[in-house]
Amino acid sequence: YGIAETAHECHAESETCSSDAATAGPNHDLNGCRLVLAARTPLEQQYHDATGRKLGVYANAPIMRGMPLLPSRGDITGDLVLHLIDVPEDETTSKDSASQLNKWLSHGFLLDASSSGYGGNYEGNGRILTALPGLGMLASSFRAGESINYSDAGKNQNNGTNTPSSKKGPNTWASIPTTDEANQPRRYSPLAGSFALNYNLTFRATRPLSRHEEVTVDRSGWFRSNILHSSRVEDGNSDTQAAMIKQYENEVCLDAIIYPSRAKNGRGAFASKFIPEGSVLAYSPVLPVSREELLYLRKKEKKKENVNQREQLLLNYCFGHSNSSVLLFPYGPFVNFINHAPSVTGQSSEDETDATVANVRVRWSEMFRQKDDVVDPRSMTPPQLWKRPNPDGLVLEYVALRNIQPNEEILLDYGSAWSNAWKEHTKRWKDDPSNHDSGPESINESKSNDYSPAYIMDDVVSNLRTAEEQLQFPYPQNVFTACFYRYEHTEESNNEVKSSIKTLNKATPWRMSRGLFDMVNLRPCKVIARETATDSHSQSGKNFYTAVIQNRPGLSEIERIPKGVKHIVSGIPREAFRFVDRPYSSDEHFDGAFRHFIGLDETGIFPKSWLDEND
Ligand SMILES: C[S@@+](CC[C@H](N)C(=O)[O-])C[C@H]1O[C@@H](n2cnc3c(N)ncnc32)[C@H](O)[C@@H]1O
Repeated sequence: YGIAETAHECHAESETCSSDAATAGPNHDLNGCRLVLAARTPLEQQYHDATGRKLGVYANAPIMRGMPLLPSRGDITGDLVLHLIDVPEDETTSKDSASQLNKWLSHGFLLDASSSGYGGNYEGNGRILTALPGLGMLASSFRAGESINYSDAGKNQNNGTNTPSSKKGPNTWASIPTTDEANQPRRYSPLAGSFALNYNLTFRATRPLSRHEEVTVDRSGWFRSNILHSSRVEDGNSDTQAAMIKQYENEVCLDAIIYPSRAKNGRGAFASKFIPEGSVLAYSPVLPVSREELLYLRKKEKKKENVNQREQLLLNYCFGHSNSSVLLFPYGPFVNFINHAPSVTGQSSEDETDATVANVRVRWSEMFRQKDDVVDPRSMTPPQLWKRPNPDGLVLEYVALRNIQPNEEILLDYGSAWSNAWKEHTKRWKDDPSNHDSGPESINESKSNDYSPAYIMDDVVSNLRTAEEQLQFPYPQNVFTACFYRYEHTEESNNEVKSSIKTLNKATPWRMSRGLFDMVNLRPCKVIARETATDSHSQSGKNFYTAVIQNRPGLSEIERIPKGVKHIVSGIPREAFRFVDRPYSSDEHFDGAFRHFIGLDETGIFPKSWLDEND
């Protein structure tokens, strides 16, 4: 069936193992492994999903409904979420010469924040694209339009007859991510704005998964934005997938080796068990992108002259080389949590007494080399690389430089260019008086005490203020209130347009419905009145709000409240409100935030053909 039952004495539960026992590496030990990453077999590739994935994620053991797919320890149970700000639409007509970010989007590696449901749509005023490294990018979603019954595919390989699909949808679900500053607030830490604020994207099984079943994620938002196909794409029949054909090969364990947790430098990755020297502790496919593409201007800045370009936060998660425009974004589970430490003690960038030393390095993985890549992308020139129709196919592996003990932090040397840039950044940061408690408030508005991130406001403000109260007691200028609400344009709302005065007296009652607390339903929402319930039972004493609901960018025509209509909703509970950071106000937009890629200069693995010509 393609699954090698590798004999191995070093199991997930055991705390210490001898290095001889694990020559194959913990990733090849499929005992106690919940998920595997594997290459689809050529037969399976014919039917793989519309996003064009060549690798897939499969259950290696039965997974119960509601269970997280990746095991974790402690309070961080899921991967991080990165938003790309104000990404220009593609102006090219040919798919091959499309920009890499637009290619990532058209292959389902990125989601459009306005329809994805993972937040981010208020980060900027332009097009926001979201990357969900880990399962969100690795796993397949729905299958291609003419979805196929796999038992038939096994018998009759290419006759084009399709059986109806089960229409069950994806078998996993992820709640909205957690947001916080990882204890690095902008007034007190040079790290502020240099790492992802959104994390904990935890995928759980929505139904019992059987062993070998493919893990699929919800990309309905992606399908909604309809990049590749004009008609909705159906899912495959996963019940029959496992039965007949060999679906995949070259599988490696995806979980049980590293886990995310809080670290000195934001969040970090830690060893779940003993990792012997020389073994591979993580595999991560990478997507190439040019440095120029991670430069951007805010929507309003695009028409102005002499504006400095900004750098996307994603840059800090990419591998690169000082003499190349090629960057690589890794999207294996949890690898983006891996922090930097120098290779030699005493070279720590910020603390000379710090004794931590890197314990992993990266190298190319030959395991998932795509047989149909006629030319290895590593021997292409950058212009050739940018023209590849599929952006994926390159995989890196993280190798232990020495024995790593359970719960040790996994640390990678980000290279001298990164260390020097970080040293310069911390020096600049220390020299800036507005970064210290005693510093004058007025120097930098974005650091003033009036700033309070939305996630903190949500924690501390239990009773919302009405618009009138806010005149006297305003919220910090960087936030606004939003609420979960579904609006559908109907005949009745047409009448509202005709007599908007009438609507002032007529409030629509707020109703809870399935899926309402999805981020796509979060709209700006102005509180105009607060009422405390006095009636019977459990609701007594609880506050309910009346609010004017507004449109958010990216809504379809039917979801938009027509111009001139004041849509008032009453009886909204506090749980249905969220404070939201105004566009360009969260830490990642912060002017002084550190930006640098992870350097591969000294590793010897950076392909020569990607270097700038004069090198
Ligand atoms: C690839 S991410 C690593 C994960 C990151 N700590 C997080 O919480 O998402 C790279 C970022 O981590 C932080 N970082 C990693 N190692 C660091 C170090 N030794 N010193 C300072 N910052 C570090 C910086 O913010 C950097 O931009």
